[in-house]
Amino acid sequence: MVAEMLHNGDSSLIIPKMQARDCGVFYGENNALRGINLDIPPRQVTALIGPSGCGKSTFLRCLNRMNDTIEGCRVVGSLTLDGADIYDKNVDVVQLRARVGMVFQKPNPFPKSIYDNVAYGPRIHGLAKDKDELDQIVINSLEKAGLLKEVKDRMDSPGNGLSGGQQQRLCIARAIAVSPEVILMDEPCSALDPIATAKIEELIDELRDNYTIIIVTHSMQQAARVSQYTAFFHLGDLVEVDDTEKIFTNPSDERTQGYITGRFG
Ligand SMILES: Nc1ncnc2c1ncn2[C@@H]1O[C@H](COP(=O)(O)OP(=O)(O)OP(=O)(O)O)[C@@H](O)[C@H]1O
Repeated sequence: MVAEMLHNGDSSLIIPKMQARDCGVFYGENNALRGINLDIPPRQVTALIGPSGCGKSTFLRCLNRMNDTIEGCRVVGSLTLDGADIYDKNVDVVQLRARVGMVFQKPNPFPKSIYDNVAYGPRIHGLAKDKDELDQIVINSLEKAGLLKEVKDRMDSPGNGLSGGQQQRLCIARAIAVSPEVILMDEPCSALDPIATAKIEELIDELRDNYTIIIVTHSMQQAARVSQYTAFFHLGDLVEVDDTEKIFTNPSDERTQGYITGRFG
């Protein structure tokens, strides 16, 4: 299947990295998301915003089939990566999650050394032919995650001995180590202080040169700072999606206006 084109801000056409078409999610009888149509532009940051319980995390988890792990959860409609259906029965979910990596709300390093945390994915996927190559992947990933300087002399120390912000950057390095194309971030800064948050935001801005990023955030300031594209969800519907600047200055829907001006949420 060939992906449909997406209009860029300057009216040129770009091919979306991921697309949702009439996507819905049920938890048992509860229809948590309905009729979602969303194009995710490549190598940009897309923010998912909206009041608590509107379905942001549910939608994010559809994008690498993390919902498969939730009993009673059913996804309907179509979701594609580079035009190919990610819910096709022939899709290898482990490979899909290598292409579409995830960073969670609470930093969750494995109870292993800093080195082994980052080397874990490349080992499982057989990405390095020898120790030198693995070392190189670990070093490059830590460098890209902006953590190398801080940890290069203690690669054998436990990952969970780092500060919260460092742990989150370690988790980003771990995600990067398997060369993903898309990185999903579910409120990656909610457990961090303002300084650690600023570092992660800077990092997100750098990462978009090479990766397509989709971030769920409760902070509208954060969405405005880090994203180029913003989708506003409300009560299981995707109300509006547009350039971030437009969403925050001149949204089309009054529900979006109400949310960004703090009238509800
Ligand atoms: N594992 C689950 N089992 C059953 N229902 C769930 C589950 N996860 C989410 N839901 C329901 O789906 C709806 C959307 O939840 P979701 O967590 O996706 O919203 P959200 O916008 O990310 O919320 P928040 O901002 O509070 O994290 C809610 O009604 C929630 O109760």
